[in-house]
Amino acid sequence: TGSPMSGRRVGFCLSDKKRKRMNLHAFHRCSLTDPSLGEFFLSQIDLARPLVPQGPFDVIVHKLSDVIVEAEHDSRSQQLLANFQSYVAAHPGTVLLDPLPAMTQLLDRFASYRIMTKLHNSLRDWRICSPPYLEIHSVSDPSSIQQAVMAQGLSFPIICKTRVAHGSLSHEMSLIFSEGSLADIHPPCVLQSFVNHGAVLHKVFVVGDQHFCVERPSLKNFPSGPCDRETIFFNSHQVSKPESSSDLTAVSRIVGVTSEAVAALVKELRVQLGMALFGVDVIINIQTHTLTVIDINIFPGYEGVPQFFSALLSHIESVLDKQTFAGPQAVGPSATSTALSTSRTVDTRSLSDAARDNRLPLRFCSCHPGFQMKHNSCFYFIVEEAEEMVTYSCVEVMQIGNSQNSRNSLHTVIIIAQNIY
Ligand SMILES: Nc1ncnc2c1ncn2[C@@H]1O[C@H](COP(=O)(O)OP(=O)(O)OP(=O)(O)O)[C@@H](O)[C@H]1O
Ligand SMILES: O=P(O)(O)O[C@H]1[C@H](O)[C@@H](O)[C@H](OP(=O)(O)O)[C@@H](OP(=O)(O)O)[C@H]1O
Repeated sequence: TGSPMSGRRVGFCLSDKKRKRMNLHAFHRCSLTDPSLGEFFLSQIDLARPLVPQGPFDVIVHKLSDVIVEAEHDSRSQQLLANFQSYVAAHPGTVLLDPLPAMTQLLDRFASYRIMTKLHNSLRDWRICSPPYLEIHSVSDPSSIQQAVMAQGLSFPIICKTRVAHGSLSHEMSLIFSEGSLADIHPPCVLQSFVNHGAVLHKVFVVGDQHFCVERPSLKNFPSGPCDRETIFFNSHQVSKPESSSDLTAVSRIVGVTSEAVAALVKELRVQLGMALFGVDVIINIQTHTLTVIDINIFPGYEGVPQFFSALLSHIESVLDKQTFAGPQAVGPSATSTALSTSRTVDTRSLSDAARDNRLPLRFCSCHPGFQMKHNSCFYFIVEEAEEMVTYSCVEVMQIGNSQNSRNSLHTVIIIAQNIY
């Protein structure tokens, strides 16, 4: 009998660059050698090929930032994204790490900075905040930008970042030291008060309910207030990668972060974002010692976190355990309960075959793609084989998938079980 803990099918849908950086081979080795974890089958998903034959998947781990950003203007990327979305909608039992809408919002700094600003209220007790900022939607006359900067309470120096938060151009930034230099910006962009923080960046890498903190170089302190210095143009990867060394990154004083505050921040963001794989960039204001959030990243590199692979695998395992117990959550709008006429007619033969072949692990229950599970139902499936017969305990069988499907798929039996305990 197959154990529900075994054989997780994990698909990775990543850009070539991300795949190489992640080193999926090492990941695979980790999945094989960590005895505390169940069995994982890892595969790479090729977005350019039909997805159904590449599946099924219990989980898809993805970073589709390139495709999502390119889909704004490129029809091939639109098609790839649409294919992926329809696969996901048709397979509600497949867990997506992370949900597309949740991660898409972080590709837009206008959206992510609004989220960061909300933290100020929700985490008031921890004195966590993000710097004042201003959205610049389009080219406007310098005096109206200057007025908006004043009205929003921004202080010089000001850091200017592109609106789009992904791709090589998104790391091109500038430091602006006076009102006159606001002419150097290229909308759409955000302007944000620069906060002196002793040139230390605290990267908080989140994997489900675990998080890891890593220190990185960062921009050095600058005198507060406007001055006649020329705008400094820089690439964020020159200043905040582990190996970064630049005139802009001299460490002056290291100020630590309290682990309780970081834990509270991570907990709050997990709820706000509805994501499991993300990074938060934090600096400590050297004057006020306030923990200040400056960036939230989708599925970051986890550089300096050797535990990343095992943390990811145990997160996947815990997500799937919860799902097996509670049943898949949301399904697409096309999935209507009318598709499930209440029926107690059971194709016992196909079910019995499936159970005997171990294609239906005991106590496994899943949902046929495209059907809707009853909200808040518990799903539980107990099969007892007596000779050729199969009996059910405490389950109301709504529909058994047709025999063609039941050949290869665990997702063919639909059982709505309620009040089973
Ligand atoms: N408000 C700020 N005050 C002080 N320094 C800042 C501020 N915002 C950004 N920085 C500095 O600029 C760097 C880049 O900023 P940010 O993290 O927003 O860029 P990014 O390109 O989105 O980064 P990532 O590579 O993590 O995606 C930070 O690591 C930090 O050194
Ligand atoms: O782990 P940190 O230091 O946060 O670095 C990440 C950057 O912050 C991201 O900007 C990278 O993604 P982009 O490809 O969007 O630049 C991201 O690239 P990746 O998706 O290839 O890992 C990382 O380099």
